[in-house]
Amino acid sequence: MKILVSDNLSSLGVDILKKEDGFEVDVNTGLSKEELIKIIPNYDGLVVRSATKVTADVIEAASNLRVIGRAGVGVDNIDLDAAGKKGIIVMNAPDGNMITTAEHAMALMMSMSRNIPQAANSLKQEKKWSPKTFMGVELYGKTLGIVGMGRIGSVVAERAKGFAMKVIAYDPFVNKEHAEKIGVELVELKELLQRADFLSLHTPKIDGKYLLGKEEFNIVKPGLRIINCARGGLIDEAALVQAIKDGKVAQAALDVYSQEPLPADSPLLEVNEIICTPHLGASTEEAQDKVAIAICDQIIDYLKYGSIRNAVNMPSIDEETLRKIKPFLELGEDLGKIASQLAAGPVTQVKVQYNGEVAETDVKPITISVLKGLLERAIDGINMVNAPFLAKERNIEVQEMKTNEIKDYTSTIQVHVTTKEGTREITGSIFGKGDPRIVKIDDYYFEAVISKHMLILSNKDVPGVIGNLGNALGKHNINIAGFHLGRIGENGNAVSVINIDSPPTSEALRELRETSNVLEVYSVVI
Ligand SMILES: NC(=O)C1=CN([C@@H]2O[C@H](COP(=O)(O)OP(=O)(O)OC[C@H]3O[C@@H](n4cnc5c(N)ncnc54)[C@H](O)[C@@H]3O)[C@@H](O)[C@H]2O)C=CC1
Ligand SMILES: O=C(O)C(=O)COP(=O)(O)O
Repeated sequence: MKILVSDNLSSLGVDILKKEDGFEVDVNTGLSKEELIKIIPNYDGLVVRSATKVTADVIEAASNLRVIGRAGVGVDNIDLDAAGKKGIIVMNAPDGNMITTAEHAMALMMSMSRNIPQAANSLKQEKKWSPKTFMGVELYGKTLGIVGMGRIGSVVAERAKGFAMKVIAYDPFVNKEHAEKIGVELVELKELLQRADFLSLHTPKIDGKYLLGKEEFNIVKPGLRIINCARGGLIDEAALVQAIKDGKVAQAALDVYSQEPLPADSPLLEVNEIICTPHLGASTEEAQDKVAIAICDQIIDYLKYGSIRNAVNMPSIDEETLRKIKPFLELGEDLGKIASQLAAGPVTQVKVQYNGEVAETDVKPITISVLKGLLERAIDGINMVNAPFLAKERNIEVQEMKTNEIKDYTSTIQVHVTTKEGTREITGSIFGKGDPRIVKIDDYYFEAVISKHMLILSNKDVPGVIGNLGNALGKHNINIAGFHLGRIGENGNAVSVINIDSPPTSEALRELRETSNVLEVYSVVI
């Protein structure tokens, strides 16, 4: 396995990769896009921070890449869609720099409120002693508005309470209980803007939308002080400069910019009331060691053992869960494969229903394996990462349902596949420790072994059909390994699943289809 580390990564992480059997590591930072495109086909894994831009053209060139590891939180420098479609998993290390970044937000808040960078500059660079110029404000008793109460926002809230600040927060995805537990009042954004003395942003980048723009600056409490340690692009920078000029906003402290690195021409750098750091939020020794160790361990676990932690473009599966659901992942994929060969025409909808014990596990990866099996014959290079993207691209509606009903089996997975010709239903179960079986096709019940080659056929349930089928298969030298018959009452139709040792030739299939009273014959390959 070859891994490229293209941003500055703690040596502790690089050493983990170097020591791993079968892994080779190249550390090559500061590459231009062209240089990266040229060398990326050589690698199975890529480790980045925020400097490397993993754009669609880089991903297009990455013919062998299986995983992109982000040593940190934000993945806005990685084209997730392009990676997903190509089957490349993207994972981050979200816990390692949480404290450090929250501390940077607090450092910015205090530096801003006491004018520390400006005062230090005046004394050291200009050799001036002018304490009156740098009158500050206290944090004590002030209201801090936090936008985004996730990992970092929550730590900032706790730290701010240590300064006896009143903390309010806006986060439409956080429940009241979580906020109450850490003593934070949840409010709407408008109210937060009207009440906050300090405002700190802690959301991911939101495409095509400013959280703070002209409209918001028009309604803020006069004298607001803003901290942004999250992402450039959350604030309309021109509107911020104007709001400071107009006296609506008193000060801002920024770590991130819409243009990085070095927003050299940005008016932000010219405004005395704005203090700036060069994307330093995660830059402590402790945080860098933690994120590097975490991401390198995650990459090894994925490439060596298939376990997935902190994936941002597919559900995570840790080793323990993987061990538990492995038979169902395989069954799901087999059912998808069978359904794709029974259903005629392009699939428009897939419903996967989980019944019994399996419904108590995380079923998302199993649904993905059904999609993988279903689309495998149509799409080259499909895998667990790109299957949902490719299904979406083909406008296939995917539904997942769970019931805890246990009927004849402790667990079943029912796959309903709809095309314009109608809906087919295949149900499977696991016997013993990991023996996959088909237990139902449409309305017919069996306990059919799933094998590499199968014939699934329906016939009129009259005497002699099975004998004739056996003769036809024998004539074409096809050995029957198993025969499972399902029927509804007498004198109706029957459906059979026949396990065969070799694939049928087209001639054999034609003869089977022409056998009297045979209605449909499908050759199914797993
Ligand atoms: N400056 C730096 O060096 C660093 C920056 N960051 C950035 O900090 C940000 C937050 O990181 P974490 O706390 O780890 O993420 P998180 O995912 O734990 O929390 C983000 C929170 O934002 C909320 N949110 C999403 N959209 C929202 C919206 N429109 N309005 C209000 N809330 C919204 C989510 O519900 C979530 O609770 C990320 O953008 C990350 O990239 C993280 C580490 C270092
Ligand atoms: O983790 C994040 O989201 C960060 O923004 C940290 O960025 P960095 O790794 O320091 O380039």
